[in-house]
Amino acid sequence: MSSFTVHPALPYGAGCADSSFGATYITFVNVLTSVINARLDREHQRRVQEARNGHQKDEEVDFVVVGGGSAGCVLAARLSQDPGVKVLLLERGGTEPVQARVPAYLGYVLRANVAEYLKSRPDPHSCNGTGCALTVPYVLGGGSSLNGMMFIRGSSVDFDQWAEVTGDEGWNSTNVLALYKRVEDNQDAAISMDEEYHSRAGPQPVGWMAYRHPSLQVLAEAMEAAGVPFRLDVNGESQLGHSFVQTSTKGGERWSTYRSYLQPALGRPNLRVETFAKAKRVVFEQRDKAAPRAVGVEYTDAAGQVRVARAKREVVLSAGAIHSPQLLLLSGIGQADQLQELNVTQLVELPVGEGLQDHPRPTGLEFACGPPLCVVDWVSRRRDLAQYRRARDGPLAEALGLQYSAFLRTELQPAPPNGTGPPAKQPDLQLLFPATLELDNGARCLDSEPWRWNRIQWAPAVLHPRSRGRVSLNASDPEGPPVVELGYFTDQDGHDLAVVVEGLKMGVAQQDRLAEHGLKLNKDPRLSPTCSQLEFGSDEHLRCVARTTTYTLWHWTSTCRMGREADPAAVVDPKLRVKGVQGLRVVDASVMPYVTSGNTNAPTIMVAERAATLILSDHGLPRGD
Ligand SMILES: Cc1cc2nc3c(=O)[nH]c(=O)nc-3n(C[C@H](O)[C@H](O)[C@H](O)COP(=O)(O)OP(=O)(O)OC[C@H]3O[C@@H](n4cnc5c(N)ncnc54)[C@H](O)[C@@H]3O)c2cc1C
Repeated sequence: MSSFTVHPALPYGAGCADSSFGATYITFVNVLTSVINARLDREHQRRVQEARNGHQKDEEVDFVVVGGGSAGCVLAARLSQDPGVKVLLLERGGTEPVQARVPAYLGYVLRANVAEYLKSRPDPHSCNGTGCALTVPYVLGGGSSLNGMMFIRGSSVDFDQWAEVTGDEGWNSTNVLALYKRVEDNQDAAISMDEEYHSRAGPQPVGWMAYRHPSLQVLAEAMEAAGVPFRLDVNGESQLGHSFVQTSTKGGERWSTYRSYLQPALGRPNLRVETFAKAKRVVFEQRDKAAPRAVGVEYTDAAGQVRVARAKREVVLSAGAIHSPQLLLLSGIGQADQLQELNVTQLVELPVGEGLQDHPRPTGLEFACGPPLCVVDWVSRRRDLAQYRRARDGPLAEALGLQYSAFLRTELQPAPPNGTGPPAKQPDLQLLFPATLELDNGARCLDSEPWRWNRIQWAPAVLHPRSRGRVSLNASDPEGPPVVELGYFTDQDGHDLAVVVEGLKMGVAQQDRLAEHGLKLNKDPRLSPTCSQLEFGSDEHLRCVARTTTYTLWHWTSTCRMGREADPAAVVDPKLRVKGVQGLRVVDASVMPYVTSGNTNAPTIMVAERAATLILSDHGLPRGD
């Protein structure tokens, strides 16, 4: 029994153990997750001992960073570059397990105690009316240790919009490009030579996955035949087209921000990282009539003791777009009605938690593939393991098919005024092709299969949703998982659903071409049972598929939006300082005013890079790189 448990053991789908392949498969996954959990347990026990024996009095540092995820690892590393600056990073989970480095273990690692599973509030517009399952990172490295590794910067138009809404040219596409170049160590010789867009100078490796499943090539050829142009580099001048995208990998392994930024800094005497440390609230002091000042963080250590870490300079919340707003609310920053209901004394009135954006996508349209294109037996799997051990390539060096994608601009995206100016280049639709595995007896063991698969979903995601959701405190357990309302497909004019249906239609239209090359449209009614009475492929059927098989792309953002001082929707100013208080910033995906045109890990790292510069310069400290 695990002494550190984020979630109960996750069940397998019915019928999974009923075939010899399924039984071996389950054993493999169980052994892998047990090994990870045992390691996390040992780390937890060590922390408990340290907490009991170790620091007798509460600690004082220059900066306390809460949450060691994609953003938090960047910040802790950058802020501690000057040996004179003391930094404490608090992370509620344990350290990224080494198994997370193997791209194809992604779906199995997620079953270990590195993520918590929340369910969004049920809503008739999406997720079959029952709420969507959210995999929320709970580990040092955060999303960057568990994600699909696609490294997508977003469109230059996104950042020009950020600059416009914040009034801060530091967020415009030109300045953001410089930040991205500071982040990146591009592994491709040709791409890294394009110095206008790329660099080799940063800590974050960005490269091709070391293996491409042949079914992805079939998709690429179909896309080409349909007239969608191929794009070599989605992180250059434009994203539009279909592409094999670069990923946060090097040498066949994942490179999270834990590995690329934090690990090299761990030996610094001025940086302390405390895992299994869960922040409860920000501590404020108020003198005279001045705005309240954040002076520390109250947290529970591994031994369950409540401690206060004091910050001489600043507290930075990097707990992600679900938990940073929760911490602000627990600290009295939020809307009066919600705080009053929970007896939290209000310090500042701000729309904390409002405006959540994500990229919804359905799972209900898929293509089946069999041998020779897709082979899933154990003989091949054993060979894969040997190949990966030997050379860090082969099928274990990719994950879920998520290295192939298309960025498109539908008719639903308004054209630029009078057709003037440069060609519009902001996509509004992303096609992804997550892989799954169905056993001979029809059983599906996991939601997704990142290693060897025989099903590929055609998953269109709406990139610029007009619907917004929110995060709020759970009245019965305010410090427990917050309430997440995704708001998918709730926009008045039905725009978001229409974009997804456009994307699904493209998949249906491709069925003959794909079938010729071994990918057969799967019309099994069990994929979207609620829609089985409707004519397959009709608009009504596809709308039903979108609403009933909705899934998250894990890109929750914008719950502590940045904006101008006078913007009533803004929680932080363009320098990411929480409005109305002193000494407190939010630095993670929650500050994005709008979600970007693509996957959100790279933009979150970029935000953290700029934040580090802003913080250091506000305190007159050198940047040091
Ligand atoms: C399964 C999955 C797949 C994804 N795939 C991709 C992809 O392929 N490409 C891509 O670009 N993006 C992807 N994303 C999204 C991307 O990873 C996130 O946008 C990014 O990680 C967000 O970073 P963050 O710093 O805002 O939050 P996180 O990385 O989630 O970090 C938040 C951290 O804070 C910690 N924390 C929370 N509350 C507390 C507390 N009270 N006290 C202490 N610590 C706390 C958490 O444990 C976590 O480590 C994926 C995400 C997931 C979950």
